Amino acid sequence: MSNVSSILHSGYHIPLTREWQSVRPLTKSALMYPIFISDKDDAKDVISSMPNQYRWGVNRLEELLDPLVKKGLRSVILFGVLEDSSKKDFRGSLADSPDGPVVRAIKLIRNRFPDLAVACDICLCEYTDHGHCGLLFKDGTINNTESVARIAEVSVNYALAGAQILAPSDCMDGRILAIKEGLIQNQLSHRVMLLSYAAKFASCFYGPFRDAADSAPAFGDRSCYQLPPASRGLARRAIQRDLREGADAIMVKPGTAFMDIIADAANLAPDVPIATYHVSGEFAMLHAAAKAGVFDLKRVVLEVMNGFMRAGCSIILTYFTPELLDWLSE
Ligand SMILES: NCc1[nH]cc(CCC(=O)O)c1CC(=O)O
Ligand SMILES: [Zn+2]
Ligand SMILES: [Zn+2]
Repeated sequence: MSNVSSILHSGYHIPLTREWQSVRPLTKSALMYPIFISDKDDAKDVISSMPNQYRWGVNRLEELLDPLVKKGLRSVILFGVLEDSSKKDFRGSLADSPDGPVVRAIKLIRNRFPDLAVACDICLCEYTDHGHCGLLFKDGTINNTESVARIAEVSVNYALAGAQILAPSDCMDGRILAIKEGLIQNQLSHRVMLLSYAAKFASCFYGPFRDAADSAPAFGDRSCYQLPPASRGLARRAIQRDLREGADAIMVKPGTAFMDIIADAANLAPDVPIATYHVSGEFAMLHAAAKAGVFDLKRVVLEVMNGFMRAGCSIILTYFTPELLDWLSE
């Protein structure tokens, strides 16, 4: 007698039945495009380690965004870059200055692209002269109390400028609560989503980003605040802590090497959206391998993105967003 339960091929013989097998189909609305905003207003500066990515001046943002919005782009996340490093100081004053690149970009995008959601990465490393993500004691260690106060201040100023999603990536303890309280005090809490980089690991995959944003630490590294890559318990605790402090969504970063953590996040936080950041080094690596003939770029990018969706993501931050908008239209 034949064993009918041994037949699996019947369930995925044609493209449509294969599509029905997707746990969570990849859609354009899942994609959030990271953009580097230069302090040089007319810039479109090449980032040598990141193919097709540029540092954009505020005056060039319409040129970048108009075609992408027409293809279905729904959200961006902004990172400020100070090409003039003499503007950096110990407290990252230019992060939220009205003259700084991010505040001006938020206002311009909200004005010109009312249907495009604007998220902001909240961190100080792009604006501090020492390049660390928080403020420091004299001995060079992190002053968590001062850091959190400053990060909450930056957050409120981005929200006042019009940002709809705030994504703190600094990894200080207690910043989600401080930001939430700042938003409540300023009557902003109902209209701003707090997307916590809760499970952010100390990773060498951030290399090209630090080159793009000129944000490498001047001394030491980030291993006393970003999570140790071999740990799982700390990530689980950080996710649960940030949920208690009021996070509306949870991010895992980087993505590819941390799929188990994405699945953990989806289990620990089944009632909030889960995001992952496919970071600069993951992006550069796929480009380099495709260029070397290892695989086809489109097929590998779709495989990785579908892996994130399957693991439990609803949101993917990726530099491949422009290509994916084309591929998802085919
Ligand atoms: N804290 C700043 C920040 N926000 C996002 C990234 C990395 C993004 C990427 O590599 O694409 C980094 C770099 C870092 O933490 O050193
Ligand atoms: Zn930082
Ligand atoms: Zn950051």
